[in-house]
Amino acid sequence: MDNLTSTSNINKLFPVFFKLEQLRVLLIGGGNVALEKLQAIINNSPNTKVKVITRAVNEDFSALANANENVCVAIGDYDASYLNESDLVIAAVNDIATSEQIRNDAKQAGKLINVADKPELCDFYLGSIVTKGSLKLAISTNGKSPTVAKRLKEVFNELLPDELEQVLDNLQQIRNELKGDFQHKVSELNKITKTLIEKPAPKDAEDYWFL
Ligand SMILES: C[C@@]1(CC(=O)O)C2=NC(=C\c3[nH]c(c(CCC(=O)O)c3CC(=O)O)Cc3[nH]c(c(CC(=O)O)c3CCC(=O)O)/C=C3\N/C(=C\2)[C@@H](CCC(=O)O)[C@]3(C)CC(=O)O)/[C@H]1CCC(=O)O
Ligand SMILES: NC(=O)c1ccc[n+]([C@@H]2O[C@H](COP(=O)([O-])OP(=O)(O)OC[C@H]3O[C@@H](n4cnc5c(N)ncnc54)[C@H](O)[C@@H]3O)[C@@H](O)[C@H]2O)c1
Repeated sequence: MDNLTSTSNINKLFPVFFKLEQLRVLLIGGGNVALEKLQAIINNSPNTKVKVITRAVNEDFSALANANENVCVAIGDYDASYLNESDLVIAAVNDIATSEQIRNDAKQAGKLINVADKPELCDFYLGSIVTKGSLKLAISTNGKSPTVAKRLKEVFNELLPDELEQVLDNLQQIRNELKGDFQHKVSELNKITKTLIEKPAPKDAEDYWFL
């Protein structure tokens, strides 16, 4: 198979949107990387129960954790017993042996794990997230360039208009009010939104969002 037909560049990650507030997260570490992960959790799903086990916390981590009543910090050494009361695990410690130990323990306990910045130890990656009200886009580069994912987030943040929420509200109302069988609803909703894909590629946001 030559390079053009090879599937090696296909992103095989399976995207899901967790109801994280219904799950319990164990976060190991209290440094800069752990801070980024905690920020991502709180920005997206602020009522998530997060248990942190770490030898030490830095100042910013401490401030964010203290400001959130759902975040509970234990100072000390990680051990496998912390996994018992968690559904998802995120490890952000500064040595590979501990990271590998946490990964092995998590697998033994049947938990899904992200080891920050260590793709080979991860069951899932965190994505770069664009949020406009109810709309959320998650971006992955297949682990190739988190920086590009971050830049694309900035592009979409600019491109998507704030009025999008109004569009979604309108569509939700129409959806709730539509009578008839399933097929009828699907065809009505497709009709109403058809111009979204008929327009030429947008030059700026106003070209696209017309509803
Ligand atoms: C999207 C985002 C979400 C988040 O973390 O919340 C995220 N990384 C972000 C930023 C970022 N991370 C790094 C830099 C420095 C510049 C650079 O290296 O590029 C920057 C940029 C910056 O901070 O400006 C360092 C880094 N990251 C990984 C490695 C290891 C490796 O690649 O082997 C190294 C090198 C470590 C070293 O050199 O030691 C690995 C991963 N990082 C991922 C996610 C997963 C793949 C996502 C995908 O499929 O694209 C994956 C595989 C696993 C994971 O960690 O989940 C978040 C953007 C947040 C936003 O939107 O602002
Ligand atoms: N900081 C960055 O910008 C950056 C960038 C790329 C990669 N990384 C990598 O990401 C990892 C974490 O980086 P960081 O900057 O957050 O490191 P850090 O040293 O600031 O934080 C590591 C945290 O892990 C805790 N820890 C270590 N061993 C522990 C144990 N056995 N039990 C409980 N807690 C323990 C420490 O107390 C500390 O809070 C490292 O592997 C680092 O090389 C960091």
